[in-house]
Amino acid sequence: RKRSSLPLPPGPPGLPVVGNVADIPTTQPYKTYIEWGQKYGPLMHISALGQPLIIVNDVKIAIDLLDKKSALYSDRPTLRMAGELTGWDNTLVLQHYDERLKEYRRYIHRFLGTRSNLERFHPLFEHESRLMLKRIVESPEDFAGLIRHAAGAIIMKMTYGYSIRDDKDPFVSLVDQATTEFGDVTDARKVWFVDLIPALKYVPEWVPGATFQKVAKAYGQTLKDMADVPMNWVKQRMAAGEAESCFVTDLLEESGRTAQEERNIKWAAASLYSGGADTTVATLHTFFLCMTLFPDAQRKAQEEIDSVIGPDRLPTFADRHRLPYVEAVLSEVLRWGPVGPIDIPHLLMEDDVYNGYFIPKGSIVFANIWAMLHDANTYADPMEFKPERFIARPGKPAEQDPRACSFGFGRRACPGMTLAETTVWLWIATALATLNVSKARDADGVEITPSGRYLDGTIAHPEPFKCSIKPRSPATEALINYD
Ligand code: HEM
Repeated sequence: RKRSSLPLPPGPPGLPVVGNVADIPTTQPYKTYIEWGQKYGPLMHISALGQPLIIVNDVKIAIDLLDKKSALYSDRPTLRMAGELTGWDNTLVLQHYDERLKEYRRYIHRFLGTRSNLERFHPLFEHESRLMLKRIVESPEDFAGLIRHAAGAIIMKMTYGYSIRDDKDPFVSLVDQATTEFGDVTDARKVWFVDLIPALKYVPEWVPGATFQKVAKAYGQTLKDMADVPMNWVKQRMAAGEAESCFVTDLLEESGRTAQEERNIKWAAASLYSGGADTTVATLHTFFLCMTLFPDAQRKAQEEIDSVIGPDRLPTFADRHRLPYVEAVLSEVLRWGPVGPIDIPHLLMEDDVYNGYFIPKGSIVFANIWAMLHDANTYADPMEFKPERFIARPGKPAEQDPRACSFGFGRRACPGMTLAETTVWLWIATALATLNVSKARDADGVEITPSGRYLDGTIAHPEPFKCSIKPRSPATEALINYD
């Protein structure tokens, strides 16, 4: 505070030394931050053991800070346990704002930054999407697992040219294990003392009580394998002249193959699966949830597909511009159930001043994306699922595109946005064309209404729910049911 005479942004008062540690919610923090915002305004400050935390509930402020001043706001906090000790700071998402980060992001942008970059993968997306629908029709109760399989198949093929096995794929098991372990070391309900007292990282593993070192070592090995095993597989295939063109081969072929470049390519590749699989899966879970809860939207989208495309074929990317309601369903899914409800925290690299408030260097900034996408001043009836809000009508402009915040901000904004948008659009369009999603019934024939609640975690999935998924007709079943 000595650094400025200006006040910090307002926020709930904390206790001496520990600050607001006891106030920080461990479940659905975005809702508590909205309650605080009603009292203190859209830009708030709290602290945890002297660490300043800034919470932003308003999209304009988030853009002013994280986007327009992204040269200041693009670092990530250091996570001792998950980042430094376990090694996740090698992946893009926890990488500090440095040359390596820029290199990773350049690689990814070149490979999948634009819709035209992705055209060569359209046949892959169409194949995997149809296969997923066919399998969902065969085992509707397992739809969540089948979505995950499809997302994994696409990312592994694009990144490594690798076709995953239907059952217990070794690469996918490795990534799933690493991701679960990442969830464990970043679980907001757990405290790793090394995160509070950084000097503990020097305590050796054999010291009684230093079990965190053993955990970090074991988890670090899984993570290392997750990056090394598929990378080595591609290199062997390249050496044998059998590799398929993919993210890794493209980059290895054009790089000078220095050890440093290979390392960066390896971790950028590992970042694609860890950043891309669960997020697209969560988005599709939300889609199925919304189709169960809001049948009108499903019916309108199906009417549009029937009139524009008819019953004889599946929608393809060439149809996208002719299906505005389906496009609006995608936007509404992104708005209604945001995958990253409080974004991934950014770290401020220099002192800053905003609207007369002092924001100290080292502040960790949380953009409350959930609040921004459920703000009644921006979205009419924000808790309702209404795709038509995104279709302009005479006298009523479309409401704000959720992409203003749903993929994050500035120099840390999601580098997989175009891929996510493309694959999720196709899944949604083909699912709407071929399936009817509705409420499941219990043993007495009574409809089961999903709670609509979300699980906690950096990536928000709906609570597991039951729904009924059936082909719309024998004709639509035939469209997906061929080998
Ligand atoms: C609908 C799906 C997705 C959503 C809603 C989403 C959203 C986000 C958000 C909110 C962030 C944080 C941005 C920030 O810090 O401000 C992020 C980061 C990231 N996303 Fe996505 N994402 C999705 C899909 C994907 C896909 C398909 C990939 C890759 C293939 C991907 C890779 C990443 C990576 C690597 C980061 C870290 C970027 C960095 O730290 O610089 N995401 N995403």
